[in-house]
Amino acid sequence: MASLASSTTKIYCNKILPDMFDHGKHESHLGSKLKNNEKNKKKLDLKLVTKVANQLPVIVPPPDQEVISKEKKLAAWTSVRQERWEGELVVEGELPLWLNGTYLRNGPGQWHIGDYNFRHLFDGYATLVRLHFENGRLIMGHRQIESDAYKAAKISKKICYREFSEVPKVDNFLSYIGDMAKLLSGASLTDNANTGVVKLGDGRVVCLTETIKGSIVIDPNTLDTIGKFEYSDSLGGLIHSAHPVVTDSEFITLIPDLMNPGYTVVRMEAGTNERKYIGRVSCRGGPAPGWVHSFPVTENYVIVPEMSLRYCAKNLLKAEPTPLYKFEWHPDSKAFVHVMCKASGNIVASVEVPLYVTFHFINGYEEKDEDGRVTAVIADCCEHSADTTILDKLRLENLRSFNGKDVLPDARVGRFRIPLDGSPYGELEAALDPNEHGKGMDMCSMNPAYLGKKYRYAYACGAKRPCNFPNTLTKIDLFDKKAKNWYDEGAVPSEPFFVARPGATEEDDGVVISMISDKNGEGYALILDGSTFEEIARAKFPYGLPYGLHGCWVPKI
Ligand SMILES: CC(=O)/C=C/C=C(C)/C=C/C1=C(C)CCCC1(C)C
Ligand SMILES: CC(/C=C/C=O)=C\C=C\C=O
Ligand SMILES: [Fe+2]
Repeated sequence: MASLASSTTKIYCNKILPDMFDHGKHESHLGSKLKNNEKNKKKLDLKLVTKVANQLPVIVPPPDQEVISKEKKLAAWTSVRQERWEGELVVEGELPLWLNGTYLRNGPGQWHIGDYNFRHLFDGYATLVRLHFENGRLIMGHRQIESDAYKAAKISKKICYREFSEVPKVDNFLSYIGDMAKLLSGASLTDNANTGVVKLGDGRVVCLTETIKGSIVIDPNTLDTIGKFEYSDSLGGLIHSAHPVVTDSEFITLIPDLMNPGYTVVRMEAGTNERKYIGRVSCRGGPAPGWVHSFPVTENYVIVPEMSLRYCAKNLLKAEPTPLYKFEWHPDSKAFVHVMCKASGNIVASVEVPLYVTFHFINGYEEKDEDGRVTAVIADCCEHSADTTILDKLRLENLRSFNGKDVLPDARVGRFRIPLDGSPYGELEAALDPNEHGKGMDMCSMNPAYLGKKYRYAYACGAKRPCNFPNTLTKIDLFDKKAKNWYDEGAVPSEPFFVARPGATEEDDGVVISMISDKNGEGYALILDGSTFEEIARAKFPYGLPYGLHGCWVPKI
């Protein structure tokens, strides 16, 4: 409790905003209001002094609530208002008393430098949000990750590293040549760790993106950036899966090989920084490996997806983005799924499957016959109907310009069945009727106790159409093939994250946490019952936060 009190009694909302947080010219009139920090500060100081008996700060009023409600603009696609904030929230409803710990959520939360606006959702500088639950109370904090890319941009007021779609401007041919060299060595790649955050088995908390250098250790209590997570091995690589599979004992990831198309599968034991080689998969098609943002595992196998949406060396070198950014769609190269034995590194299946487009795998498990022999592996993913346009739908201009038209491509829970009997083909079908969740499907979670095992429930964002982005929270029952949906008109919810009740025996006994960007520029934390999927509590933020991607749970010990 002592450390909680000391970290929360300091209220950061009065911090003077750096120049790059000048929202005034390009996003709204909020920026000029925010510059009146001194005025706000006085207003706030008066209201912030009261402390409750146990030294937690009482609710911090929104810095300038009048402005937010006048603005009425969805905060999801707008840069975070200030670098950091922390305070206790008023909880409506009741938080379960067993829910003690911290939910951390990472995502790209700042999409401009001065007047220059970034292009794509994935370009933004990382914003970490923290929801600390303790004895029925809730403390929220957010803070920017101090990556080299973010710090350099702040100082030089320009993009200095290659982001997902943004590239630093080069002014002459010589610097272009230098830039190419820096690209090949990885020096110009971003370390903007804006995709996710994981708790390693040894307790370290690491923020991640697709570049290996963008692995950054943070303090889950203060959200301080501690430093780079240095991999101590000599496996090299410049990029990896943004989503490793992390358990208390290990961290497994895939390293795509762009030179000799394939993937290296590696495992890092908890408590170490050393990735060890498990095995290698050579690609079956195309000029380059398929994009691998995530992958599933089963109890005994690592499943390596090879999408026909492939990395593209030519596009990597381009300064201007292509419709598919650093990737290219090669339907003729076909799509595959490979299955590698975790223990031996041997490939036990490598099958052609129907074309697919996915960012996120949900889970995988093994199917057995009556003698207990594994006959097939099942892998579920959020599948975008083999339609690559989803990538461009995530361009900020598109996200910010919803006009009532239904433009979100259909998506489903894609279920792969990969036979282990040597057959050359695997199946891919919808695990349930996609109409159950409005044919929208992404940003999934499940009970981590069922990782790699047969499971029944998945939580994700679905759609209530018309929409341009997933706008519901959905609980998928994969046994009954039904979904239960939560929806609030005009609101954009972030990934529903399942936290199991300690000691639970039912798979869905727990809560689901999401952060909602509300239509009026506001935002709140939402806690749903994992079983009934009914709201049990919500807590309003002082102001709406940008959309965030993935999170993790750090239990109180
Ligand atoms: C936020 C998210 O989900 C994905 C972020 C992806 C990033 C930052 C990818 C970056 C890349 C480069 C900077 C060059 C190499 C290719 C690629 C991995 C796409
Ligand atoms: C937010 C998203 C897709 C939504 C589409 O329906 C994908 C995020 C990918 C990175 O984590
Ligand atoms: Fe992701």
